Amino acid sequence: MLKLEKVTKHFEKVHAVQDVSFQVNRGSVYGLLGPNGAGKTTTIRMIMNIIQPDSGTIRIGDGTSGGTDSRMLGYLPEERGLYQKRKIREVIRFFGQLKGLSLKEAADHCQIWLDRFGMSDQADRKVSELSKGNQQKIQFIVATVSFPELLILDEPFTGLDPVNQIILKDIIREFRDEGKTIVLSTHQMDQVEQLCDHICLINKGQVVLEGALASIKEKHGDQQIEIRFKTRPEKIATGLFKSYDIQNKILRGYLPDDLSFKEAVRRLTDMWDIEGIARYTPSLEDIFIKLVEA
Ligand SMILES: Nc1ncnc2c1ncn2[C@@H]1O[C@H](COP(=O)(O)OP(=O)(O)OP(=O)(O)O)[C@@H](O)[C@H]1O
Repeated sequence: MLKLEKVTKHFEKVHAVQDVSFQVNRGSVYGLLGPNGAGKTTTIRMIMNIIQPDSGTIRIGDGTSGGTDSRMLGYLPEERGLYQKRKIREVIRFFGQLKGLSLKEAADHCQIWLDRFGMSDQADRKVSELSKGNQQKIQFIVATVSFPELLILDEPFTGLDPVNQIILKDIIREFRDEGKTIVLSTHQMDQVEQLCDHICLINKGQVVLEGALASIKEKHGDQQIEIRFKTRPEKIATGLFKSYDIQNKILRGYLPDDLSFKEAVRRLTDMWDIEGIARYTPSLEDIFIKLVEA
């Protein structure tokens, strides 16, 4: 559904995006991740054809982003902007028509979305009268008013309470199940773990990790170990771990690359009274921090 090949963008001396390539399959939720200033928004703006790459290609569906039917694309930008003085219903319909919907289609879609978020009774209120979270919901509705095939969401959970975060997650999953494609950019790793099947981690403008989330976690779990001690040891032998963190009686650490899990278990059980040893599956946040700090 979306394919970037060696996409590069400079702003004067800043190498915002360098040789970024990835592919997003139809009917999936793809996480575009990275620390502040990594190049995510620049990448998204190029996908949306708001700015042009210096080099490389971006292909959406069967064409390139420049020639894509605007109904097909939905974008929730990082910086929000709605007409504060206008009524909610008017704003949604207006953006629907901008996307090429007829007035009737825009009105129908507006109603469907307001119902979905339980906001029909607020349709005639001005945007400025809404709370931050409710404005965020309207912004999401504006992005999805045309029921786009490719939906790009930049930090969509900001400002939403836990109940509305669940509603939004359900909507994202529904979109995916209908065969639509979602690119999700967020710093909330728990949301990524719950929603995304593939991810791309960008750091300093370059892709540092890309692929299926499950296999990434498996691969990065290889040298990780979790040990539950019966009694917390006074001292931990150096050389057994590359790094570790111990809290109460539980140690989580990285084994050196040349020490197998089996050999580590043998040495550890010789040394200490141990209740249990397991491979530790890292969270996406662990992997993110490890790669970004490297
Ligand atoms: N219009 C611009 N002019 C100059 N530099 C820019 C411009 N837009 C982005 N940059 C620079 O490009 C780099 C990437 O910025 P970008 O906004 O893409 O990062 P990001 O990953 O979206 O960050 P964040 O998570 O903080 O939103 C940064 O160094 C930023 O300062």
